[in-house]
Amino acid sequence: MAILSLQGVSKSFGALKVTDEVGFALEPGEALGIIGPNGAGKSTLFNLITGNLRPDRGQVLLDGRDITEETPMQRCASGIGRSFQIPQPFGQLSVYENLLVAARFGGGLSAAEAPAQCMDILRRCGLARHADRKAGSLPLLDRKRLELARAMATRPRVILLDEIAGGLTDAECVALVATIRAIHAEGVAIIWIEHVLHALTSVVSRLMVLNFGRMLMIGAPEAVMAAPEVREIYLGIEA
Ligand SMILES: Nc1ncnc2c1ncn2[C@@H]1O[C@H](COP(=O)(O)OP(=O)(O)OP(=O)(O)O)[C@@H](O)[C@H]1O
Repeated sequence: MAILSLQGVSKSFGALKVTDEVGFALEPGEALGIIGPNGAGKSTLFNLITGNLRPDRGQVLLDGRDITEETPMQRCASGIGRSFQIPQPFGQLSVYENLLVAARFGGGLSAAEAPAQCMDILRRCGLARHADRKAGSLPLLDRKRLELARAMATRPRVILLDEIAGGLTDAECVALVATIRAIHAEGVAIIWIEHVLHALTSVVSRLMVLNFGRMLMIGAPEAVMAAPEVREIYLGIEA
């Protein structure tokens, strides 16, 4: 059974249809990439999955269970974690404290369980040496790592990554991709919106293209990137 599926999900802001009959199923442990031009509705789709937005029509299912009416907190507790396009740590708290908040309130861990879990995630995300540093003072790569670590601390079975590689140097991108691959190897399913295509295609096994809120295509990354309509619309190359 699919871990997460969307069925005919639509959302408009006034007259602007931002999500138009989107439907797909994510298998347990799968990594799916989402690409599309600016304004195609990618982040909106994430907000519909996490419950930050409610669809006008359609359903969101987790393990076959309809969660369309559930709050973001309920969905987080059920195993949907996310990172934000613009990192949103508690800047005045330390890196460790940021994880603790996510583990206690998002992951439902007890005060006794949370510290060891948080230290483990900090190590896996390459942040252990920054544990006591104020989150607001981290350089960009480490802020991205913290965004990933905070999502991991909520103990997700599906993690949504929103343009997490944006703004990184090539070397930083390689380091972040290694961390994402390690998380995926643990069995966490991933949906990743990303403009940095080489990073995305080094992790995902399926790619979805969104354009004007519609799912233009979904399939193997090589086939999708080679499709004339994708090259024309996404890359601006005439077919
Ligand atoms: N809360 C909102 N109210 C009104 N319009 C919105 C709202 N959120 C998004 N939009 C509009 O919906 C469209 C899709 O936005 P969205 O952020 O989902 O696109 P995106 O594909 O993630 O873009 P980008 O690649 O630039 O991040 C845009 O035209 C945006 O201005």
